[in-house]
Amino acid sequence: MQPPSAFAALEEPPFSLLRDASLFLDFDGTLVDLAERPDGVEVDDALHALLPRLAERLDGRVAIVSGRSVAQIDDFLGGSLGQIAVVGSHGAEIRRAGGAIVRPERPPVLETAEAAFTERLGDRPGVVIEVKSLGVAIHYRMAPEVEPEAKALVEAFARHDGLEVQHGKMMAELRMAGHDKGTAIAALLEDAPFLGHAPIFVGDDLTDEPGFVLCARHGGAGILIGSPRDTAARFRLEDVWRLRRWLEAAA
Ligand SMILES: O=P(O)(O)OC[C@H]1O[C@H](O[C@H]2O[C@H](CO)[C@@H](O)[C@H](O)[C@H]2O)[C@H](O)[C@@H](O)[C@@H]1O
Repeated sequence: MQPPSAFAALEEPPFSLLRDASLFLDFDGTLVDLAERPDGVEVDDALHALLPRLAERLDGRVAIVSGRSVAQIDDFLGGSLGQIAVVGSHGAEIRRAGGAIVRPERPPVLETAEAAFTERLGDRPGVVIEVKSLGVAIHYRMAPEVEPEAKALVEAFARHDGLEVQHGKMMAELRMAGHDKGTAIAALLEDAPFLGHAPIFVGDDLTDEPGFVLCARHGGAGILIGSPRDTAARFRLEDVWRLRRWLEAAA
């Protein structure tokens, strides 16, 4: 008889996991439900209230760790971030509490890529080209038939030095190489307030896997949001709303 799933069954995280921990939270698909378009995400009042409460409960040891740019995270969460650190662009940008954004120069080839992506797919119904501080993404959630073409286009540009492909949920992104969510969490763990506190990272997407690996190596754990899959996370919650209830109970 076939097993119900080829993947290991991951348990729900115990509330005790957050005790004395450093908490790293992905954004899309983790704190907020996915939307059809990148700009369609809705942030509710309960989330605006939850983040500062978590930061207070954990003595500032909370960070948002996103594939979006820090500027995009500010647009969505601005008022409720306070002193919460933000990692953006899949680990390439870091803003520590009260600090400025630290990030590499934007490679000029991203302009060329944006122009090429727009010329080839910009008029295609349902396709969204998202331009970010350190990347350009082609979204095909509303035009799934475009997936092979989008991936091939991004892969062609990723042959340039210093760039790589980031596969995501119904998108392919050309982004800077040399960083990931694991390297960014490791950088934050070198300093107060995170130093010496086991890292817990919550995420849903492929870009979150290096963060799960890093947390396990540092005595912490990853929490996968979504259906079972091959993952380095140790725990799992089914969806954004189960996570939100779990965080509310823990805060
Ligand atoms: O690391 P994250 O904070 O989870 O960001 C990953 C990507 O999220 C966004 O794309 C995803 O969410 C969109 C809005 O719900 C959805 O339309 C899209 O299909 C998803 O892939 C964001 O637009 C990307 O820039 C992030 O890299």
